[in-house]
Amino acid sequence: MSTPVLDVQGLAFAYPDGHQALYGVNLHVHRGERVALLGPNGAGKTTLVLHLNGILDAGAGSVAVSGLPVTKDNLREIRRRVGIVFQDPDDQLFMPTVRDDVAFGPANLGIRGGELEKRVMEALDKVGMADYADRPPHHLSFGQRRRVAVATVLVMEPEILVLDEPSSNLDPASRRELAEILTGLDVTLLMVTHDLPYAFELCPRSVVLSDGVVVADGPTYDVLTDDALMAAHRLELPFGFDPRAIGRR
Ligand SMILES: Nc1ncnc2c1ncn2[C@@H]1O[C@H](COP(=O)(O)OP(=O)(O)OP(=O)(O)O)[C@@H](O)[C@H]1O
Repeated sequence: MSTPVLDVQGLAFAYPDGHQALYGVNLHVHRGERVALLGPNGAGKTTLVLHLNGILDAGAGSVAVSGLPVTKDNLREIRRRVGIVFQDPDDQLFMPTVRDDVAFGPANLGIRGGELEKRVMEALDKVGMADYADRPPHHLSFGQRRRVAVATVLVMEPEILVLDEPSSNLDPASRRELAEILTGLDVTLLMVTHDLPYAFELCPRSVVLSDGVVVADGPTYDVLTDDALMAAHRLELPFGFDPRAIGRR
């Protein structure tokens, strides 16, 4: 099989206070896959994500992105390859205009002039925000800011797009629009979420992390309909949502 875009092998990590957050996690994601990372509060999902672009250093094991190991020496390239969209868009938007925010990353890579403008507008177009390029980000709605945050990452042409709770705080229409945008992108996607219907809609595959261990990895339908697994790891389907009634996607 081809080299995985994301190759996590035996990853273990303890925080400085001694709390062991990950125990020998293995996760392989191939090009074009859309994978949901599920699990109860405190399972280690954020800790895992923070290893993907080297914000945290593996205690044991390894992480590689398209064959390039995540090490201090190549963080710049790793951070281009792994685009993380954090839960709060305001952590990622700090420039006077939307255009400046989206241009920030590629400008730092030395891209200038027409090429920079082209990339910025293409990224904004992908998230349906091209008409807002000259607006200050703080004048946009939360849902629009989240889409711009996605554009700030897409503009770097990442190998993998990692989203932390992409549907949180979105109204139903914004939630649906973002789902349409994300499923339309030609990118490998890893999505951390507690929103199980969203995982079902967007991600054919789900990985369940619980107490720092991968306890399930398979088709999202199989995960969400495994009642014993779901109960054991505090995963609950919202009232009225029944994957069995919808069927395999
Ligand atoms: N800076 C820290 N120092 C010590 N322990 C931490 C730190 N950050 C997280 N932890 C602990 O590590 C474990 C995993 O936390 P993590 O935030 O990765 O979980 P999570 O699955 O992302 O949870 P949530 O769904 O609530 O976001 C938890 O027990 C948490 O209390």
